[in-house]
Amino acid sequence: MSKPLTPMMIQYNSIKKDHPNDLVFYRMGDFYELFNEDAIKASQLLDITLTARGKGSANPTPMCGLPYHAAENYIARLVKAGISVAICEQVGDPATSKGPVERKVVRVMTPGTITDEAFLNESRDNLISCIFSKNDQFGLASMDVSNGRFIVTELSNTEQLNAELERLKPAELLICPTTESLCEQNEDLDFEHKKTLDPWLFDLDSCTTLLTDQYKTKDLSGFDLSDKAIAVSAAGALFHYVTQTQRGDLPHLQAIQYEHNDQAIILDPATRLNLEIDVNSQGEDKYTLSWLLDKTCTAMGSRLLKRWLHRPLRDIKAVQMRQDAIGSLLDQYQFEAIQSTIKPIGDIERILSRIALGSARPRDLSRLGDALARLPELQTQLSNIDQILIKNLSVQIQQFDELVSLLEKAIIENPPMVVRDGGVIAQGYDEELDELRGLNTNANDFLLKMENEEREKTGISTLKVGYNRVHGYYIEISKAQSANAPANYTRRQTLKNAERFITEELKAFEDKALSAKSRSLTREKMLYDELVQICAKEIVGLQQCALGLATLDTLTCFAERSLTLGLVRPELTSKNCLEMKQAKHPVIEQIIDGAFIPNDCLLDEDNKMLIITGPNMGGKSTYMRQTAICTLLAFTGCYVPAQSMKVGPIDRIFTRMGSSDDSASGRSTFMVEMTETANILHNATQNSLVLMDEVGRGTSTFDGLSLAWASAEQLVRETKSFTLFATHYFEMTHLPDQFSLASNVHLKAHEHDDKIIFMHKVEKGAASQSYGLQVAKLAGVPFNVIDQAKAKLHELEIGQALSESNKSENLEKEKEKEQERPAPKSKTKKEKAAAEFLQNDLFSVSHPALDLLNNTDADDLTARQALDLIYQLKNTL
Ligand SMILES: Nc1ncnc2c1ncn2[C@@H]1O[C@H](COP(=O)(O)OP(=O)(O)OP(=O)(O)O)[C@@H](O)[C@H]1O
Repeated sequence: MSKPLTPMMIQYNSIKKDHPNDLVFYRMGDFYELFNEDAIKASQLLDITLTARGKGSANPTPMCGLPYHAAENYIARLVKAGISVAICEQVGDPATSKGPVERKVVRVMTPGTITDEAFLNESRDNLISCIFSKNDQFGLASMDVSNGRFIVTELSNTEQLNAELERLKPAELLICPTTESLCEQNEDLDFEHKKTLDPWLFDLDSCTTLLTDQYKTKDLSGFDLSDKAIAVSAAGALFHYVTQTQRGDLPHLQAIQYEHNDQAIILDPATRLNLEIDVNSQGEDKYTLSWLLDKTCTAMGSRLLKRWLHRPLRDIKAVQMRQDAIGSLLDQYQFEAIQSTIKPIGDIERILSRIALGSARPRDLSRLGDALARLPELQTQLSNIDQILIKNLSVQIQQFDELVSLLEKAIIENPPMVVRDGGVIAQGYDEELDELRGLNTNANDFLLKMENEEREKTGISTLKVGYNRVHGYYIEISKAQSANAPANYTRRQTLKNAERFITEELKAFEDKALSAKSRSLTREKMLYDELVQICAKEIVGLQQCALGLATLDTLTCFAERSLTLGLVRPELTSKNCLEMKQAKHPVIEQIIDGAFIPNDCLLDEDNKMLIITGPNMGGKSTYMRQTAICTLLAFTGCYVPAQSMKVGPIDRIFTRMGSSDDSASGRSTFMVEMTETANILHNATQNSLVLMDEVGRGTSTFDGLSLAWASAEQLVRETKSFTLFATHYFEMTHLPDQFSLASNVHLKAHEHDDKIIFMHKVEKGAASQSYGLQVAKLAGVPFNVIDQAKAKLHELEIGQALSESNKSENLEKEKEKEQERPAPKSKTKKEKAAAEFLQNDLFSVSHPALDLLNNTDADDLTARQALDLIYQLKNTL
């Protein structure tokens, strides 16, 4: 029979019951202990020794422990691995406790709610998101606990949901049970580290109450949420979860912002990856758009810049305002002085969240003080700039002179990491603290002074003042003179040769001195908490200031980049056009050895599609990507890498590029290609920019070509989106014959001495050759394979020539028939020709064997002739 549980394990189990999904760090003295499954998991993940409680018993309890002062490191590793940790501290007094000391979970550290500096990547937002789904609609709420940003939106399908999640990349995702069942049925919904919350947390009424209580409003109409029930449920559940993990208020959550889907240019997940906004195809930061552009001076600026890149705006006025600000900052290089003032300000945004949550460290306060002390200088610099956005930012940033002088006076210059051991509050800030510290450090001086005074008063030359651990402070007088001790001396101890006394004054000193250390620590902690509270009272203004500084940092960064990289201000117009002259791919330009060749891209109402041909390595993908990148940059307010650019309203950027299979969700390369193509064909509008690179290549030639043709036709005929369509199917170059909105361009290349020279220049018309073998040779494919390929190519070309002649005959016949038939009204002449082309060229399979059979009358054949025919047929293969 197993032994009954100890009271401590009973307490542990009751705490663990409330945290089934978290690792519970259970404080025991100087250690955090973990038990059972938690211990096994932690010992594996953290590589720490697994032991057991009650080793000798029938059922030992697995256990592992780590010292509390080193816990931060371990917690950081667990949280990075997506695991939540519940910190359970001793909150009762061990001296007065009967049974185990009272313990309580004081905080739950989860990947999406941590705010400690050591756990966060400073240049990335750390978000927690929550999805609520109802009737195939999704409410999505996301919060950045480290700066109090709380955004919600409603989405009407899984594509939109995936696109938003790809943009926000939450560190932790909460879902409702309905979403969980959707995930089980739909392989497109595949989220990492998701947690399913109880359904009652999404109840609309309780969610509304939670949020109105937080924001102290009557209802949620002020946040544009009165008719957004799904969004409110997602937001309420998320809010509840975060308050539970923080075990306290969230005073820095000042507003909830509804993001309308049509406020920003929509970028689907594939586009974000293809354009390599902040992650490259290898999953790294290097050689991405933000790698090139992010020269911000503070981490909060760096995070904001990435948010801007991921959310190009559709509001032309807001974008132009940013452009104007960049223009003014460039004027007389004003951005330079501002950048050097902002640089030492640092990441106050995250400091503020720790202040709001009561977890600010002493260095947070001293850094905040130093940062705010720079604002007057910044304000002077801003006052020289007469531009509306900069003026607004100056008001938003304001000055905090009182707080600065308070923090300067209160905190020492280089405070220690934690307030626990004292030494944080500066001398002269608080009289009582100074006295306590004085008592502690100047006890010896006090005793010497007293000794001299008492000797003088009593005339006893052997009088000494001393201290002993058992009896405390005393006045010692030799046996011989002890009879002369004054009346106010009370006997404390008798020794062989001396008597020891205590006086009222010495007793008072003793009480003060002995407790001075702990009292000074307590006083210091109290003063520190008071300071944090004073800062917390200013949180709203301080948060606005931080956001203003981050915005200014991003704008000055864009100004600097414009100057350094030679970027120009794009013109935003209401006309339907996408015109750029001498545009470049800004990242490739930086990393190639030679000069980057700029190219034009001129699309408007009458020119909506470019069919791009040219050799492999010719620069087709680069040309397409640079067009999308310039468009994206233009709508973030950033200047663009071109000689000039004019762009009308754009609602979405779609890309179907590259070939990667998605083994995780079991989709082949072709399946991924077709899913992305389907998404484009369903959602593109005449204001969308669509990039299609080699659509159809993932399947057999004819299937691929037919799909490529039909997709392009749909885009040019129906949706009329701005489309760049790169292809190796030369048949596609006939599309402009049929649709006047389309035209051919090609990437120029020359052949010289059997070698290919890429010009990377975009020219009108279709490419004449594909140069595939030359590129293969360049890539180092063995000579014998190239020779064999050449022979095969020759053979194929002869076959093609034969079928071409056959095709012309068929075409003639078809034309004759066609002339006899009345032409359908809907088709133009061009359309008819193209339809014929498709019929004959794409789908009529021609082969010498078929020709032989066609020319043979089976009824006329003898047995011998039939046998000969079979031999002839075999020879044609
Ligand atoms: N405009 C340009 N100026 C200079 N170099 C360029 C230019 N465009 C492309 N390149 C260089 O050529 C390389 C290949 O370009 P890209 O991948 O765009 O070719 P591609 O035509 O798409 O090839 P493929 O058909 O094989 O995908 C780039 O990595 C870059 O080094």
